[in-house]
Amino acid sequence: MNTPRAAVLDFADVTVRRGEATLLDSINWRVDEGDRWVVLGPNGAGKTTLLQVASAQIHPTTGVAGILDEVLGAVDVFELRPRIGLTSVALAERIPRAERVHDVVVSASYGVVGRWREEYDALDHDRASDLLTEVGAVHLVDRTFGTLSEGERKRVQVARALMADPELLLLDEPAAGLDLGGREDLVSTLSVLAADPGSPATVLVSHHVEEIPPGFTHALLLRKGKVVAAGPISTVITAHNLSATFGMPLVLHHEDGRWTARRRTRQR
Ligand SMILES: Nc1ncnc2c1ncn2[C@@H]1O[C@H](COP(=O)(O)OP(=O)(O)OP(=O)(O)O)[C@@H](O)[C@H]1O
Repeated sequence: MNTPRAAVLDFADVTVRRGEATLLDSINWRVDEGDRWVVLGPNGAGKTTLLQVASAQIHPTTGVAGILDEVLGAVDVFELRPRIGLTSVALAERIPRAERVHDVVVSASYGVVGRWREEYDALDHDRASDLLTEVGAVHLVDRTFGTLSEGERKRVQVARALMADPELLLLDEPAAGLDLGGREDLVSTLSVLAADPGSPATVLVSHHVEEIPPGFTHALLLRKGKVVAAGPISTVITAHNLSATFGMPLVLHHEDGRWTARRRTRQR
């Protein structure tokens, strides 16, 4: 008999309200060990809010958010957060521009942004170098973060998010602001990570089906704080579901593990 896989995220009726606004509306969602999820939706759909709950940055207004076998509200978030690797624009803005790339990565083992006087051992330094190699950024090791291009920064952030050996990896729009080559490089890196059985359960937030790395297993589509569809990627990423999510008729193509989408042109 197969042992059931542990739930990494287990959301039951998770709702987030701010004043009159409902940012997330009764989200039921389960992420298991080994899953690689993409969360897609238009601007304002609630994707970042969903990741803020999943990364224990905010609590649901109502409902229950289970994270790594703990329940948000009944656990010390300062013990929970180091078990989660996160990349987001908000986090990137906190990285000192004068910080050496190696230090940006190695300092994640203490959960700090900006190296101060912490002591790191050889294993930490080796791990930081290995991760920078894995994301194709080892040549940048002695550069300062502020001198990197947007694409190089994204790679360094992925290495940093993996440094503390997280049980859950959350990537909020890692391809935003990248040019075509940068996006393609990042998609390849994430695809290699996805294929590695040693990689943690992963949730990638994006606006574009073109950014889904081959090997991702599940998708959740969000619109106006509600789930349009969620489950195995091949059943969820359909023209019908995407059209409902983005509120326009879309044509979808799937080739060599990659998706592309465009608006359906009117038939005369
Ligand atoms: N404190 C707040 N009070 C009221 N509304 C808020 C608050 N914070 C966020 N919102 C709204 O909640 C909605 C969801 O925001 P969120 O950032 O989660 O969306 P998103 O899907 O990540 O959007 P984007 O793709 O544009 O980054 C947006 O309409 C936003 O304006």
